[in-house]
Amino acid sequence: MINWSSLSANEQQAALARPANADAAGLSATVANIVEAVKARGDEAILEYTRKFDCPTLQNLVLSDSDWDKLAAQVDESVKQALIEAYDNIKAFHSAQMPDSVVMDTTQGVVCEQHYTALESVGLYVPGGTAPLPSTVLMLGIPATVAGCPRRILCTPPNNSGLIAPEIAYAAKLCGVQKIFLCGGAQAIAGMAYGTQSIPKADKLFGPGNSFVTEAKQQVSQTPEGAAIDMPAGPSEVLVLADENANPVFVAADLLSQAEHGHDSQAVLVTNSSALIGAVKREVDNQLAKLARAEITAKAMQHARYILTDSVAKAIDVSNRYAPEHLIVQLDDAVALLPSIKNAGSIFVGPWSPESAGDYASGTNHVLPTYGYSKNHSSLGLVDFMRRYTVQTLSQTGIRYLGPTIMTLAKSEGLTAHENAVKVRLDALDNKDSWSGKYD
Ligand SMILES: NC(=O)c1ccc[n+]([C@@H]2O[C@H](COP(=O)([O-])OP(=O)(O)OC[C@H]3O[C@@H](n4cnc5c(N)ncnc54)[C@H](O)[C@@H]3O)[C@@H](O)[C@H]2O)c1
Ligand SMILES: N[C@H](CO)Cc1c[nH]c[nH+]1
Ligand SMILES: [Zn+2]
Repeated sequence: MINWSSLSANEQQAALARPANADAAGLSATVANIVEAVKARGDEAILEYTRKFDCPTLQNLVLSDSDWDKLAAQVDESVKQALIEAYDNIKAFHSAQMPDSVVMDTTQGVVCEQHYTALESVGLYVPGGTAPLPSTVLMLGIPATVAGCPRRILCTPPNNSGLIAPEIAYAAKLCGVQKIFLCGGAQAIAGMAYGTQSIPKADKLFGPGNSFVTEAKQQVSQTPEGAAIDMPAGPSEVLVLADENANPVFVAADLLSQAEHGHDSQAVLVTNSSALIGAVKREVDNQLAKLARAEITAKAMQHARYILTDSVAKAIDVSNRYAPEHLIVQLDDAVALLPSIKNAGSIFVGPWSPESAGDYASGTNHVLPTYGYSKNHSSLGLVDFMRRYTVQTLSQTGIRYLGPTIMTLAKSEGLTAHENAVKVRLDALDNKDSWSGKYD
């Protein structure tokens, strides 16, 4: 248990550090080598890395249509129905996010417009290293299709037999993915960012992944020939804000649900009740032993944090500093306290809202910023699959009216060519015989 008020400023910072950031320099160099190899040798390098990390016998990076069909047909009927129900909720919530255009006269004769258009080509990454995540296919494929992106490809690591989980194949069909490539990690990200012999280059990359994937996304987004990315969505994190009335069984279950993702996932409890911390720790031990992924989960729980604060207000303060990917609020007056929560990727309010709901089926997107990036990045949404652009149209009245202002500002910046681009038009309007074009 960490007693927050007894820590120095440095100790407080250390208490909120992410486990995944421990060897940043080593990670960055490993990923840079992979990215360079893929840039230089394309498919050949991707195949080499895929054989090394995922499937030693893989021959072809493309999932054939016949294998895709066969896999999709293997999915259990009950799982199909659950995927369809999740699909409906996610589609409804993302369709409701369709942004409106703005069209207005800013001043006499000047019309300004803002519109949205779908990105041409998107690359979706679905993790598959330790657990295949068909739910992530829905979270990426649905907004890409609702936004109207014409080209939608997906990369996911193959299993040992060179195939993918049937549920991923089924979910990808459900949401209109056009091609699946059997590769993962930094090599898949580099393949989609730069394009290879078989993988078409994407304009923007989406999706979560482990620290190799997240680092690769950062690296490829820093060069103009690479691709834009959605956000740093790395190892999962959850922070639970709770008071003495929270149910320790629920709190422990929520902490474990994210620790289960990987050894570098992080679970944090912040509370003003030391009794709750004791009860939650006992529950964690009880529940952990029964989990299918007890070993991975136990590793992640080694860097779990149980933080005791003097008050609920201080607990919220700690949460805002940590800026979690997921925030579960199990406080008595959860709804009233929401406005004081500043930084969180997605918020789960009250005792009946486990994070698992957002992970799978409530309708919100589970691709969320980690590492504290929820301070300045948003949860994935429909507009991330779109581009915003503006249009302006000045009539003769508009240029006559606004022209002098533009000229004054251009002159004040010493940019006389800008000034002149207005002046020639005002001169033309005063001198209609010098130009044969349209004056009205
Ligand atoms: N933030 C979010 O929105 C969100 C959502 C879902 C999942 N996640 C996270 O996604 C992650 C999924 O991780 P995963 O590992 O299961 O799958 P993954 O698909 O992200 O990573 C698997 C790949 O990692 C690469 N790799 C593994 N070891 C390597 C090494 N030593 N050197 C270079 N590359 C290596 C391999 O290429 C492999 O294909 C978890 O950390 C989970 O918490 C985050
Ligand atoms: N919690 C993950 C996001 O950090 C998403 C997920 C997928 N499947 C289960 N959970
Ligand atoms: Zn999860």
